[in-house]
Amino acid sequence: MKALKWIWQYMKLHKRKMAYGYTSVIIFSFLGVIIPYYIGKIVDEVIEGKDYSLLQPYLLTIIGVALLRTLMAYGHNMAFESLSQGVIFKIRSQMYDLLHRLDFTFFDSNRTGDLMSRMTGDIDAIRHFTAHVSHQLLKAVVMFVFALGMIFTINVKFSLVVLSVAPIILGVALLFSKAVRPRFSDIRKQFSKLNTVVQENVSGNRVVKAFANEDFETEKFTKENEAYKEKMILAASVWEKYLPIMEFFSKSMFIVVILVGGLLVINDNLSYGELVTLNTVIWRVNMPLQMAGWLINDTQRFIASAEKIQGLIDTKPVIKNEGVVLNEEDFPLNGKIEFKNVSFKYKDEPVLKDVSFCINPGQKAAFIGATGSGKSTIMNLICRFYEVDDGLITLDRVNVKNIDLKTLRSVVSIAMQDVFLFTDTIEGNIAYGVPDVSVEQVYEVARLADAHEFIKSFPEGYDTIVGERGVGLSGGQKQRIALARTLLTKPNVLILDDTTSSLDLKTEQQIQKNIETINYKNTTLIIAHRISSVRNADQIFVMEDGVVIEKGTHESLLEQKGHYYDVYKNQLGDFDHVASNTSQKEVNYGA
Ligand SMILES: Nc1ncnc2c1ncn2[C@@H]1O[C@H](COP(=O)(O)OP(=O)(O)OP(=O)(O)O)[C@@H](O)[C@H]1O
Repeated sequence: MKALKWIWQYMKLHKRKMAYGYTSVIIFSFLGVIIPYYIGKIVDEVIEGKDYSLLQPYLLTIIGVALLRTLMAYGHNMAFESLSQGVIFKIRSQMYDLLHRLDFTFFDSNRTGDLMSRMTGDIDAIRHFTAHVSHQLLKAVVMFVFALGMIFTINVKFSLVVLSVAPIILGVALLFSKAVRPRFSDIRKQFSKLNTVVQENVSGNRVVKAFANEDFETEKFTKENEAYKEKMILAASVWEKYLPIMEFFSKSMFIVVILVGGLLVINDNLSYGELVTLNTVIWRVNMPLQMAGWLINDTQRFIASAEKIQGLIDTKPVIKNEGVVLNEEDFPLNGKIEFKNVSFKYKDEPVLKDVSFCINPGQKAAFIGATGSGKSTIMNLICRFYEVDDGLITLDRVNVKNIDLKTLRSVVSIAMQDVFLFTDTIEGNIAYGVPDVSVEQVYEVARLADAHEFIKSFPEGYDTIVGERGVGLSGGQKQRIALARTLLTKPNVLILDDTTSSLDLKTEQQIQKNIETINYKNTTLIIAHRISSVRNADQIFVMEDGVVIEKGTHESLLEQKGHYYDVYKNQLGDFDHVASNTSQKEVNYGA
């Protein structure tokens, strides 16, 4: 009921199509019993009564009704098809819009495959229901009522016999639908598993090849493929078991017509023409009963899909604008970032513990620390991808919670650790999210990111289409394009989350120099594993296990002879040797 109420709010947006469609279905079903009626009249009045003058009008009526029915069927099928497309267009748009508003937490706990199946398979179940099942249900009921009404007007006794057989056919149809339902649900689940294996193998095919694991993957696929085949055969076996029974009982209707109708004719209680009419009309009683099982199954499939989609649409983003919301013009934007006793956990394990620091406008701050120590988490919290559990984060003394989300994410720009490039040209990828940007501006940021030269060296230059996720580019090239994309937004706070990890030292240093020439004021936050990447920062924060354990400049941290000093020594080999001779032998943090 909830699902029907839910879909109604979308269907009612197409009132005219619905009104036309349902009226047409009712008239169409009514006309369905008119043809047998006139066939009966031809038998009785033309053949038996020898009134041949009636043949032409009766035949013309039959042909006219048949033509009208064909036109009406076309009309209402098109109306419902177009209505269903309107309905799923709206639902799909709502879902897509929501996917962009939902938080990282939502995507952390929902699998891509699941979301994709809601956007495709479940949406298709909605389309099938609105385009076909919704009016087939009405057609079945109306057709049954009209046909029974006609039988009743012809002969009451006969209609009572039909009514006594009808529940048997309906019962068998319902039993069949009940038996086959779990089989279909198994098939759908198995199909989704099969899809997941295929999807993972397509996107992870390089890993499969790198590990020469084709046989293992083929075996995995064969297992799911076999299971799918078995489930299909099982469903077919249920189908094959019930089909003859259904056939038998539906044919029994015709036996009833011949037996009971014949007896009534012999006893002069029924004319030949009426018997012919009954013989045709009985089909219209039979069909809805046989279809009942399928319609119920399809309706249940619709309800299951509607609940899943409704569940998604009803999901509310946890992180949103609330309370006092400030825009860019409402407070002075200088780029001062402050953490005051911030604690945070993704699930149960604390990831940041009572973290406090202050980065002044225009400063370059660097975060260094072991993998998993919480560096990226700090950046995620500044952008409000997640909400702090305790403490306060401010941008220019304003709690980030009070800054309009779009404003916050446009003044704070992050080049993420996992580079994602769209299937588009390089230019399109760099200019992503900045409308009306000139080619010169794209070139300028590409130069800053040390990407201009390699892009120009491609035969298609900036028009080179990069494949899915940036296929065709090296890791370092992808990172530089992503960096150029971030720089183009001219953020007040620029966050570089391990953005240069795939680059050689020379290129990295060149990029650092370039960024220093940026002609707009910005605060820069850098996450890096190499001391060489952070040594020039105004402030360096050393993280360990969710805590800032040391902070200061490169020199002051070396003087402290603490953790930073150990890492420096570790990365540069013999410290004394390196201190006098800055030959830089790079090893990763903590290696
Ligand atoms: N989305 C998430 N859900 C649950 N736990 C997470 C999530 N993201 C990170 N973590 C966990 O939080 C901790 C800190 O992760 P974070 O990415 O902040 O570390 P990091 O210092 O940036 O590491 P790296 O240097 O490897 O990038 C890790 O233990 C990680 O497993």
